[in-house]
Amino acid sequence: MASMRFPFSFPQPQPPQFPRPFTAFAVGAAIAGASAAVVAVSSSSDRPFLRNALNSVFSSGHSLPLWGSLSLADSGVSVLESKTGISFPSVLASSQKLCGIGLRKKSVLGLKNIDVYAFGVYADDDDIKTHLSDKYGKFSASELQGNKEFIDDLMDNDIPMTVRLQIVYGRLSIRSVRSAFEESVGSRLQKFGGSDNKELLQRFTSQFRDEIKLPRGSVIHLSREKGHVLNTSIDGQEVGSIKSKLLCKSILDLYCGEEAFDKQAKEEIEHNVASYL
Ligand SMILES: CCCCCCCCCCCC(=O)O
Repeated sequence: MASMRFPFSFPQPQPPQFPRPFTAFAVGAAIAGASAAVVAVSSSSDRPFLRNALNSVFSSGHSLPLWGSLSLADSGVSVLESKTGISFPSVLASSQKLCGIGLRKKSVLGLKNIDVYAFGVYADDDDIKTHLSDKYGKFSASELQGNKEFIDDLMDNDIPMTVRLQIVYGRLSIRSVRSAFEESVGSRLQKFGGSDNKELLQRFTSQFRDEIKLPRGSVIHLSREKGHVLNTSIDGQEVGSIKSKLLCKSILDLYCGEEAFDKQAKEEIEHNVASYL
């Protein structure tokens, strides 16, 4: 099974030194043995990413393996988004693996930037191989970094993927969620499909019905299933399912595309997906 790799170098005088790239989740798993572990990953603007995670591991006094990568199969490991404290399972029940995490900020009234939700993007390494190996298998992850065609193929192909959003902002109204989706998904539908997509956008946003509450901690899954079907669930309850290649691509573009909400998360996703090939 392929391993999860993060494209970061580590601070110099930290003993012990690890070869780059290292497997964030394997660190957690190695410490925890069979039990659950949490790996902190910073996604603040200066982003030392795994530095925090590894620092806390080093200071815990555990001795760590020096091999470069491990399988995620021995899971039970979560990754902590350190700015918000939100944790993401490294593997979903669907067996999709975490490829990257990020933070969605939004300015309110053009003034204050608030942290609205943290997100994680998941995909299955076998699906990635099946769809992208022929074309990209001969390239290394760093060669594929920033390759627009590669990301376009990831977004266009019938590859099951999940975006997990976990709400940070405690006063979110369902109306503001609908209107944020109208703006962000609406602009992508227009970008990829032209102007005649109002009905599709309305079908999608109307899944977020008035009676739904989204307190801090609520989890929304936007999952592209086989056949370009977008399933939406909130706290484990399915709220809708729409078959549309254009809609699936538009959702993924928010997190992996050219104008992704969180550029660092996009790079992380790109690198980890490429390392599955
Ligand atoms: C007060 C800010 C309200 C913002 C609500 C955003 C909630 C989810 C929207 C998801 C899509 C997006 O991030 O644009």
